[in-house]
Amino acid sequence: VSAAEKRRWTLNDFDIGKPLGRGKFGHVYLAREKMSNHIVALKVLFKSQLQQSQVEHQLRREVEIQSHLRHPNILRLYGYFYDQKRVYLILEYAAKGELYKELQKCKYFSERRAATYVASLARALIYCHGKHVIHRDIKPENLLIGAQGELKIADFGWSVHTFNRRRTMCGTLDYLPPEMVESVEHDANVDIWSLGVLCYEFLYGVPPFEAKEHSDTYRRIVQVDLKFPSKPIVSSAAKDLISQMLVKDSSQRLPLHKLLEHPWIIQNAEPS
Ligand SMILES: Nc1ncnc2c1ncn2[C@@H]1O[C@H](COP(=O)(O)OP(=O)(O)OP(=O)(O)O)[C@@H](O)[C@H]1O
Ligand SMILES: O=C(O)c1cc(-c2cccc(F)c2)nc2ccccc12
Ligand SMILES: [Mg+2]
Repeated sequence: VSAAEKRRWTLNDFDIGKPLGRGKFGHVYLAREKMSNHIVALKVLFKSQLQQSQVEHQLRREVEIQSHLRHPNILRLYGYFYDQKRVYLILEYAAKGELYKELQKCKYFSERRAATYVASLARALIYCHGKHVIHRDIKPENLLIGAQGELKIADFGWSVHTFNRRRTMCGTLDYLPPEMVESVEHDANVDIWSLGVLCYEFLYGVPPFEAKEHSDTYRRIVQVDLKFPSKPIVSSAAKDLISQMLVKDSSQRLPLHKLLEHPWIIQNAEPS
């Protein structure tokens, strides 16, 4: 573990800048570490709210996982510290903000942009699965954009905490694969399903199983009620890839390394 990870950080080590956003348990601020002048994102979480939501041990576990992951498309966690009332996470700063805002602005992405994002996410997930980490929360609001436009998986929801908070209490079901909707045991192939949902949303601007009511979304997911709109026009290669990822039987989904060899990815993704 590097020297930076071992040292005991305190709030005095940082100059705090503008707020970057509000999360469930507190704010995220731009900050500069005084000794190195290194720019970071400081995520401030209130202990009282963490306790109320019974997520503190899960946060510890997620911090443990996140701090050991090193990949260009996974947001770095450099360290953490806490005081009387708050827990502080020292995160890599993603200068171009949230992917979902970008998607809302553009409505949908070009095939080249979508394929480039999908390929980088597939490489990040191959890396995670190699370390027996399943993400389970791949969706636009958990993706940030780095200074060079590269995608960063930015969520600590690597474990149960997001499942409890995100799926049963609030938030979208759109990304849940059938085995999670039917809450049977699940494996790394859940991330292949979610990446397929994401690829669809990149190209069409809406997730494939969207419906007014949760019950309708549930039904569309478990029936894999996959339809491709006539507009915007999307290549058959892209539809072929999505159709090989959104497969009910998780063992039949296109493996991530095969995804990287798919013609649509080869023809459209920027070389990494
Ligand atoms: N590393 C970062 N770089 C730039 N902006 C960030 C960063 N982390 C968070 N933000 C901004 O702050 C907002 C809230 O952060 P975040 O989503 O992590 O909080 P949260 O929603 O409580 O956490 P979670 O997504 O795990 O539920 C984000 O939507 C984003 O706009
Ligand atoms: O007072 C504490 O010892 C404390 C520590 C941590 C913590 C410790 C390491 C990593 C991490 F992410 C969180 N989280 C908390 C959440 C609620 C209340 C207290 C705490
Ligand atoms: Mg968030």
